Amino acid sequence: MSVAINIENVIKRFGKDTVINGLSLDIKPGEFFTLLGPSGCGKTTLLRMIIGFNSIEGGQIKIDGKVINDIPTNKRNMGMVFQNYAIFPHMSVKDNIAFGLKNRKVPKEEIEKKVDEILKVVKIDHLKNRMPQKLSGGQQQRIALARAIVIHPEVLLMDEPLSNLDAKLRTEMRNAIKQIQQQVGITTVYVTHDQEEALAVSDRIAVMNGGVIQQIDTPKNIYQRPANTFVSTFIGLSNIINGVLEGNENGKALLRIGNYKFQMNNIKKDCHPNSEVKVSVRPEEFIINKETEEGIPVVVKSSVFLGVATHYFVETKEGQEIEVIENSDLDELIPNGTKIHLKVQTQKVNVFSEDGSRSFIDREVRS
Ligand SMILES: Nc1ncnc2c1ncn2[C@@H]1O[C@H](COP(=O)(O)OP(=O)(O)OP(=O)(O)O)[C@@H](O)[C@H]1O
Repeated sequence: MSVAINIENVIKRFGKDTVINGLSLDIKPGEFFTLLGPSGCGKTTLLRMIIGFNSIEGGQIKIDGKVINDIPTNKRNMGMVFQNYAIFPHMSVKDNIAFGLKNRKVPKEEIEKKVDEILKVVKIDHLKNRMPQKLSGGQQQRIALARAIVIHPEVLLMDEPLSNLDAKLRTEMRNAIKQIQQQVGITTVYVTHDQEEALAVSDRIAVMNGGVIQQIDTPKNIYQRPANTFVSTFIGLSNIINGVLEGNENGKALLRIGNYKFQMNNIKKDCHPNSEVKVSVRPEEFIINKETEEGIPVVVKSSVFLGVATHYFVETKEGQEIEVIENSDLDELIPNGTKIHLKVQTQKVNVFSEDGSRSFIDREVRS
């Protein structure tokens, strides 16, 4: 049975510094939940509070409704995988994995059986008797993962487990981790600063900044409907452009960027006409208009052809640089210095308050 984790108003202080000040989130049983944010935002600190390496200065952490604040780490029934693997170099693969079971005084035959089972799950059964130093980073991380899950923990915690691997192995291992987690069904909390990794593995993601949660949502919603300009620029690339909301009747709003006006039908009703707004447009959400003057007038400054798509770096009259990605076609590249107009895919763009702190998109309305 998988467990739920409830984090209620937790506070973490290091001396006089308050790093987390009243953070709450609920993780569902069996969920693959990721804490994502820039370096220093408090992800590891929160993870260490869950496992008990860090004390908790306020609030509560509950596992299936039971407060665990004062339960020591070794009684929490959690497994953890670290960035540096933390496997024992002097023990064989098999002995590394058996370590936790021996400590728990599991009978020898049962240990054999469990180790063999888990070696198959993480697909390193052929390496059973090898010493870890001779193995690749990916294989060592599979040992660490096997060691964490062989004890059947209620919760699996992973702190940047793929950071030490090269790019190709990272992609391979993140797919393996996702598959294994689904197979085993353990409630998992995963820490990363890599947004692509978070999108690839998670059921839900909490985006953090400065110890504060910015948004908790599915990868698709985080990417397509960010809660504020921090999330929209941290996850993927977004161009943030000044605009004005000219009118708003029941969510059907007229937006204006310079002289370019367009209609949206999913704007929150309480967003008042004549508000200054920030319009967030991802590079692939522009439509390049070479034929008419409709759109934001820009000049092409440079371009990069990357096979599947071409990236254009353009500049507005006000001097703002905008990145535009267009699927490559057979036409010639647009030469530098060309004046073009950019229209936007209105159903995909996001609109935020002028300070960027909240979204004006009404997610109840499907555009
Ligand atoms: N033991 C400690 N003593 C004092 N300050 C600490 C301690 N551990 C973490 N901090 C501070 O808490 C803040 C959050 O650190 P934390 O390691 O949780 O960030 P992070 O989001 O995991 O970053 P990274 O991705 O770089 O590991 C930082 O300002 C850090 O300096």
